[in-house]
Amino acid sequence: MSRNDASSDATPAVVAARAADERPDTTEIRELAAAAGYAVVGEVTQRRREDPTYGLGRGRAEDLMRLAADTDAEAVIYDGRLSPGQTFSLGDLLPTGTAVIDRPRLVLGLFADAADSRAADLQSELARLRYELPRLRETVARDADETVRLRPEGDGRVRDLERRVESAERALDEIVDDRAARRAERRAAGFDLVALAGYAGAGKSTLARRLADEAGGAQGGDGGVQERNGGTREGDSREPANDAGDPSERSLGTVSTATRRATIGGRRTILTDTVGFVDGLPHEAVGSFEATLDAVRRADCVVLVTDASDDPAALRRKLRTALSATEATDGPVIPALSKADAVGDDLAGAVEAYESVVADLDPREAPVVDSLRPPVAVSARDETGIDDLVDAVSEALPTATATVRAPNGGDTQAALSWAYDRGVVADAEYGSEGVAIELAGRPAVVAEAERRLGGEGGSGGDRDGDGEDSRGPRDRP
Ligand SMILES: Nc1nc2c(ncn2[C@@H]2O[C@H](COP(=O)(O)OP(=O)(O)OP(=O)(O)O)[C@@H](O)[C@H]2O)c(=O)[nH]1
Ligand SMILES: [Mg+2]
Repeated sequence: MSRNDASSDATPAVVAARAADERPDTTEIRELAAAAGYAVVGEVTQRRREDPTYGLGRGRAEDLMRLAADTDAEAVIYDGRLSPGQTFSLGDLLPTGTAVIDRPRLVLGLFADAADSRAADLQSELARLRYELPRLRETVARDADETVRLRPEGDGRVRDLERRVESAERALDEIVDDRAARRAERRAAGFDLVALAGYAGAGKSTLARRLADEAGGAQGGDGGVQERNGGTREGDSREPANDAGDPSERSLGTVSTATRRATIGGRRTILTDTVGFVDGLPHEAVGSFEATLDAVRRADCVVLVTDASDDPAALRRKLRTALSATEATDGPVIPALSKADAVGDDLAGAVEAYESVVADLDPREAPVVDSLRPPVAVSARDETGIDDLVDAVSEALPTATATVRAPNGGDTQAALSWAYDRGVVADAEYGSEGVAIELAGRPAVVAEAERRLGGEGGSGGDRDGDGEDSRGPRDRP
């Protein structure tokens, strides 16, 4: 379809929205449409239950047809999911050539445009292919009806699409495996893994920058701080956070995961900033965005960012989407009620809205509710609540403590500095015979520190001196 509007490149489009029990709010769909290059020239809304034929009731669908004709709209953007049958019926009703774009198609297109890493490319391609498959089947079925010939050429198209789905799935599986290996390496190097998740625009990337050790890359599009040392490797080096201030990108800030280093409660942490959830995406995408979701599921702790400055209805809708899409996590989930500076006096109202959503959710639909800790209000802009959030994350991280003793000399200094880098030393006593430290940190870090500093079981049964040295993993000749 040509974008021949003289005044701009935007394709004229009419928005259609329906909601069962409230007047539809078209703010978000208009933003998404604008981000996708459409100029919204009109809208038709309806408060009604879903119509099986058109999505909208027949009368409103006809209004839509007239409006599309009057405005020369080249597309109708439907704020919701249309079945393949509904898409075709609506297309038949509208002026010839008017594209019918439902919310999933719109969002998937945006993700494809913005994909900036191989994982993001593949994820969005797979989601699109999965979206197209039932629609192609519907087309094939219709063609067969019309021509009355059951020539299998349609099947060829379907099979071709199925093959592309399989090949994208295989490629993504490899990326998922690769990322699992990278997580294992990072953990082995003593890092805690913290993921930020939440609805698009909730403030994840801003908060990630606030928590990160280095404030680098905020404007330059160079968001992802690659690890430079510590034996970890980026399998996918194109992982920048796309958080430039370009308004056309506003609805889709971050489209692939980006990592930054942060020190949380004295511990070395990798923060993963993830793709924001958007309504309309999940169905095909929950499976397709595996590489992204895995970063959340497998994190040691998840910060679930929710924009507290949204009005209660939007807060509820977005939070419900985010909680339903998150799936069960390995680690605890800390809700961060963000943008507290923009809430004004009614922070209690936001907390209440948050709590009522959580109370309403069935853990069988949204198993993540079982992992939720108490919410923390934060403002990345004013830096309020950040310390509370850091404390909450720090408490949620898997922790072991031990008193580790080591003799003076030898490798002790190197082993001590290794332990100081990765854990928290509450107390250290230096004596003529050696040193004793109280170490807290990842269980694996504490165990490794015990090994490096002086024999296994260092906490209780330390036997000074000789026996321990010979048990060190890095024995000298
Ligand atoms: N007032 C206020 N605005 C904020 C705060 N944090 C973020 N914002 C604004 O909220 C918008 C979205 O912030 P991002 O950090 O890009 O949100 P995100 O969750 O990463 O978004 P996606 O990557 O699209 O999922 C930006 O315009 C930010 O400036 C805050 O603490 N206070
Ligand atoms: Mg972001």
